[in-house]
Amino acid sequence: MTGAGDHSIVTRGLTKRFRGGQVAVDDLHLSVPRGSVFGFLGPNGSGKTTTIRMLLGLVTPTGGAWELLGTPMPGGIPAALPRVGALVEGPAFYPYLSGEANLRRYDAVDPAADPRTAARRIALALERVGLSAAARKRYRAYSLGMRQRLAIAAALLGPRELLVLDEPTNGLDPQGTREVRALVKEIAADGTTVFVSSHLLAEVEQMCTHVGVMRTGRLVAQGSLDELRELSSGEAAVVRVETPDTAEAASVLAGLGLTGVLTGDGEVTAELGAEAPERVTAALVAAGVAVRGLAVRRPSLEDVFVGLTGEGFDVDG
Ligand SMILES: Nc1ncnc2c1ncn2[C@@H]1O[C@H](COP(=O)(O)OP(=O)(O)OP(=O)(O)O)[C@@H](O)[C@H]1O
Repeated sequence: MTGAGDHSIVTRGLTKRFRGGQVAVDDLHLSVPRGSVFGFLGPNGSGKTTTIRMLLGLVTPTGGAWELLGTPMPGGIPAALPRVGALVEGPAFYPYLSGEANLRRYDAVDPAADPRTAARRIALALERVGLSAAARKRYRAYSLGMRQRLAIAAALLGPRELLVLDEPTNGLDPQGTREVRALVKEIAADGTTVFVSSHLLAEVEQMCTHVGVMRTGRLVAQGSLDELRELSSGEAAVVRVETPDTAEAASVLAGLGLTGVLTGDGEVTAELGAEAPERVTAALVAAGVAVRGLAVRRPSLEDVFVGLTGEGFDVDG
């Protein structure tokens, strides 16, 4: 496989056909760059969890090959998995135990974890997710966001090069969602690659550098957010000028070489092309156009997704 050294996850033709014939994951070629926050995006049932379970060796693929941290799997599982933290099905925590005591129990049942270093690793993991001050509080007194941060702490009980999170904001309130999003960014800023699945476009757009889009078991697109936005060539950035001087504004925009100039009620829109918004503003002002507002709308990931699949997507929680 090419470039595995620069990639934390590489799959080639990874496939899972369940007994009974259903193909949950079909010929997946994923490349997750080291250091990226990779959003694995797709509606419920599109094969994200099955993919994650295969990557971690929890489900056996029926076809294809994969590498984690440059190590061919499944043979490399003992070498690679200790460097991978994962949150797939949230760990079951005891409500009457503190966050810290829960992590102690969790760590104690991990045969790969060294009990002699447990206290230090637990303290570090709690610190990493911002729960040091609440370490002795009972789990049941935790907010939803704190509970999920504790689950992420459980995935960080050792030094990790890759963190795999399956729908980490599912079921969280807006505050909890913000907490988890901020935490993912912090973990990535410390150099850990994060592979995070989600069915929410807006979320991926806010937290990820790269994205792979799944649809019914197939990967329909992957790349950096910018690369994916560029895929939507028919969805170029649009500038919208609010002004009472619509005719004058339209002629200024046309004079700058912008295409698709449309005049509406108190507004003019045009495709921005390669023009800089500040030059458009300057030209309008120089021509004496009364500019009440100027906005540039760039294609969202949803525009790209709709262009790729012809389908809409959940945009918010
Ligand atoms: N053990 C199984 N046996 C048979 N079919 C399965 C099994 N596990 C998953 N599937 C099917 O495979 C498809 C993909 O499921 P998967 O859970 O991977 O999707 P997903 O994108 O993670 O969705 P969700 O977000 O709902 O978990 C679904 O149609 C699901 O019903």
